[in-house]
Amino acid sequence: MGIEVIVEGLTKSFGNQTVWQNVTLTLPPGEVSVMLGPSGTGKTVFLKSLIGLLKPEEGRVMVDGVDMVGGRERDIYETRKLFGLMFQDGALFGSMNLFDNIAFPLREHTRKKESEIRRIVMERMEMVGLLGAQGKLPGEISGGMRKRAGLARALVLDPQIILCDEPDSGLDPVRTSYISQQLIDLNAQIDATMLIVTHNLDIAATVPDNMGMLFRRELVAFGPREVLLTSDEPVVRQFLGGRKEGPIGMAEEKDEATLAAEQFIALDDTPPRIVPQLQPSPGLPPRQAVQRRRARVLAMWDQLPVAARTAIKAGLAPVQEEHA
Ligand SMILES: Nc1ncnc2c1ncn2[C@@H]1O[C@H](COP(=O)(O)OP(=O)(O)OP(=O)(O)O)[C@@H](O)[C@H]1O
Repeated sequence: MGIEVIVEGLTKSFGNQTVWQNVTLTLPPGEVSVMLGPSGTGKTVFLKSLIGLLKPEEGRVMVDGVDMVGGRERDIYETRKLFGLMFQDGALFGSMNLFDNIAFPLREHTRKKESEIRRIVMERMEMVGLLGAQGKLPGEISGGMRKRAGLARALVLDPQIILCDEPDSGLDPVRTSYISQQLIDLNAQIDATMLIVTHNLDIAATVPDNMGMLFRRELVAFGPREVLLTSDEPVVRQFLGGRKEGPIGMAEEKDEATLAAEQFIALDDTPPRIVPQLQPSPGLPPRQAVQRRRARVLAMWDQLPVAARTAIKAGLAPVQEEHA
């Protein structure tokens, strides 16, 4: 099972620019979480802070008993091996074929024999549907295949936590659906804790167990997907509705005058439609996180907003029986 990641009071600045402050959340073990937010709100900075590549000025990130912010560098280095990272562009080496790219972390961080490396690489390539493409150079394959190669590479060291930075960037809607399914299938197969950073609304609607959103240097919310999907927080509604009207503007924040002018525009009040979460592909085991999440959500039932409870009841029949 994946490891939980506990973030407490995290604040990160560059010079006098605060990226976000006092971010507190827990990524539940083995569950899939998504972090949303307009461009430039610091989602990538957040991912890098979780693995200790950037150092927030305040707060802690606890992973397996190690503080990735203030812990000893040696402990941070060792703990980083629990993570698998999938970067936006796949971050592949252009001169290496896919096999060597995917084998790279194994050759770099382990003393495994070539035969063992081959076995692991081929297994991970099969997992992401890339068997047969091992001899190709990154420049010879599509963007979607590059993403999947990046995902396969993130998997070779058997990570317990997987961080994906915009898995959809540069992909068309069909390929984005494939990668969404791939992420759910992966979670069913290895039960790792996953955090996906994206602004893609389809991924947000169909993939995660939990959702969070960064805006104006704050974590607006983080919790079970139904809480954000039914939220009446204007910034969340605007973002999830993909609307122009609301607090988010071209430069992330709108000026007071524009916001005041918009007071007179009638906002669409229809509550967002909650689509079912993706299920693992046929033949794969059920996601183990589902039962754990159910117990966790039941434990917080009394603190959940009514709209979120209604949405959860509609999606989880057993909860409905217990709370009818
Ligand atoms: N190493 C750095 N030095 C200085 N400023 C940085 C550094 N890295 C990021 N920033 C700034 O931090 C802010 C957040 O950047 P980040 O890339 O995390 O945003 P993001 O939410 O991931 O955006 P996008 O969705 O467009 O990828 C930006 O203003 C960026 O310029």
